[in-house]
Amino acid sequence: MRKFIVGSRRSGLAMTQSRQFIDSLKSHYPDMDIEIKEIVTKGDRIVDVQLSKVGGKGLFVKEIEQALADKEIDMAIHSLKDVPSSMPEGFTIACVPEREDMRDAFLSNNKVHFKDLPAGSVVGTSSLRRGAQLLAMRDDIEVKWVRGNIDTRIKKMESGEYDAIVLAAAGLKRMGWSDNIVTEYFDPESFIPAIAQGALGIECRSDDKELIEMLQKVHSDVDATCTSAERAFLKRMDGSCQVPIGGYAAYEDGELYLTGLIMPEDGSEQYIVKKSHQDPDTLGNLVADEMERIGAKDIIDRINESL
Ligand SMILES: NCc1[nH]cc(CCC(=O)O)c1CC(=O)O
Repeated sequence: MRKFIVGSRRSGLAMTQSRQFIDSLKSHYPDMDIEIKEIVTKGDRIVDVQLSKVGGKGLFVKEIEQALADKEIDMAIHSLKDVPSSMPEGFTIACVPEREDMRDAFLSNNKVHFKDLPAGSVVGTSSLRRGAQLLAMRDDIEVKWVRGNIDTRIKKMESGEYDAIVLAAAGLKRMGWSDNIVTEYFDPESFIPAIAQGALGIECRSDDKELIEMLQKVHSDVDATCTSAERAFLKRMDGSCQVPIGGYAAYEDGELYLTGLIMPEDGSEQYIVKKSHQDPDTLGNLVADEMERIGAKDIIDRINESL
């Protein structure tokens, strides 16, 4: 049998995700010959500036696609929220495994809840979406940018540089850190997560039929459908990490719903649209249509023009 190489970023989270995914794949294919190769991406090298400023879609994925094309690796395990909404020719997200917790987690020194933070408290985040939603709830706090891997961010909070930080629950849970360090989880219906937060996307070459077939064993239809609705919305809004945009799809009583979010960076306005449709692509477009109708798309166009 052929040997498979998994490309992974070097961060603790990326390596953990890759190992956990390989374990789940091996539970179906015990004899599978598979190993990890580390790839250093541009997003990993730039650690000293606000990421949304250097930005560009897919800061983390370009080098990985080069390695796939060169057949240095056969698949890459991505956090699906870091994967641009359109795939370049020749590559495909062949599988979306079962999604981890999609919520945002609030961590604070002394476990003070968000609503109880004293005025002037400093909350760290690297996401415009999180920053805008925090400011919409509390205009008396300060949002400050924080970068680095999740353990670095937690240390910066503990050292007192920040009173609190917001991180994806999924990353914490995958690292096995959640229970003791999280103060509270934000409800995804009111604090809208990033598009595809908590989901992985397994990328491979579109012509690698053997691997694509094997990956079906660890694919979740439900989570693939939900994240495609979210990504269809993102694609239409042509949002990147430079724009405060969120989206969260889930089944309620057997019906597929998508809640979309668009905000200006300062949190002064909040556009939330929730719709239902059985087809994820149509659903993403319905939410996008409504966002255009109510003028929310103008916020994105304005931000994109200023970049
Ligand atoms: N943007 C960085 C990133 N990409 C994926 C995760 C966490 C795992 C996930 O959301 O799937 C994180 C860290 C964070 O946002 O706290």
